[in-house]
Amino acid sequence: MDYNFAQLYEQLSIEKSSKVSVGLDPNLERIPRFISEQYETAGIDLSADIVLNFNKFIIDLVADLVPVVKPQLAYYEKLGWRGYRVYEETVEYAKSKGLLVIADAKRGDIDSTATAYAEAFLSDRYGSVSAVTVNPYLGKDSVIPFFKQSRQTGKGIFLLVKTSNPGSQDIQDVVSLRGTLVRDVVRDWIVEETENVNGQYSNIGAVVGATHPEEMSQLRISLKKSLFLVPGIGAQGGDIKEIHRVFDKKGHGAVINSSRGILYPESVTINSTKEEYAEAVIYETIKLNTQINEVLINNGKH
Ligand SMILES: O=C(O)c1cc(=O)[nH]c(=O)n1[C@@H]1O[C@H](COP(=O)(O)O)[C@@H](O)[C@H]1O
Repeated sequence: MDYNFAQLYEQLSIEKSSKVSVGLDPNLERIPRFISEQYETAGIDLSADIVLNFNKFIIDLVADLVPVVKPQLAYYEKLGWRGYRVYEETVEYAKSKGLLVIADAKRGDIDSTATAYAEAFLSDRYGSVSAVTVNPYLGKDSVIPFFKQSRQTGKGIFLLVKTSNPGSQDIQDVVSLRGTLVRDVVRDWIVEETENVNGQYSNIGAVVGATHPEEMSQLRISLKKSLFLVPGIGAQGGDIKEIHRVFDKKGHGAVINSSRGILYPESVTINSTKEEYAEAVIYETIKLNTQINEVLINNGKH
């Protein structure tokens, strides 16, 4: 097996000096006019074409600046089959530009269906990705097919452990019958699956929200072999100064996602010109790269 998601991520993040994932969450209402106005043909639904054009515009701008993009499936599914086509074309376009792709699908189901999900995302077919997010809260049997597919293909999975949303406490922080928190049950499945993996990082990662500093530190200590996918900075209120907590002593081991903060910079509007918009996207991306690198240096993790 040649493919190894975790190794590829570490390699690209070093080459590009970036730990950032750009979230491709295209919202038609916020896509700038210089893109959407090209598609104003009466009577035909061209929403999906607008999204594809916007995604390609963003990918071209960030491809040399970050190692990975993360399309969130909901934004494509809401456009129907055309949206799914555009999702796959976006994935292939990103791959052709040398980017890794994490499909944010948050899948999970009974074992037979979970197997189908795992194959759907982590095969070698057109539109397949480097890694997928998995919702483990249906139970361990719903996660095992993803573990198996990851072992076979070298592709990655990110299990939701402690999510960024305020309601994450409603289930994840409840004490289970074992006496540990429910999220720590998931943590332990990951430890069990990864403890004997050679090398620093395995392909089984964890989603840990940037809005929970304490948990970021706790989980970093117990999940030594897992890359963390960390959403929640910016719009959701996660503090960039705390981000060092998800990295190991050498400043490795985490992917910091920003979606709205990069796609829709505050300094521009939907009426801005292409040049203004491009400059703002590049500025936000470089700013985030720099902020993360500085926080790591300030905390002696580099
Ligand atoms: O799995 C995710 O990526 C995810 C997990 C989580 O706990 N919180 C979370 O916000 N996300 C996703 O990360 C992205 C965050 O977007 P921004 O808040 O705009 O940066 C969205 O696509 C969310 O669906």
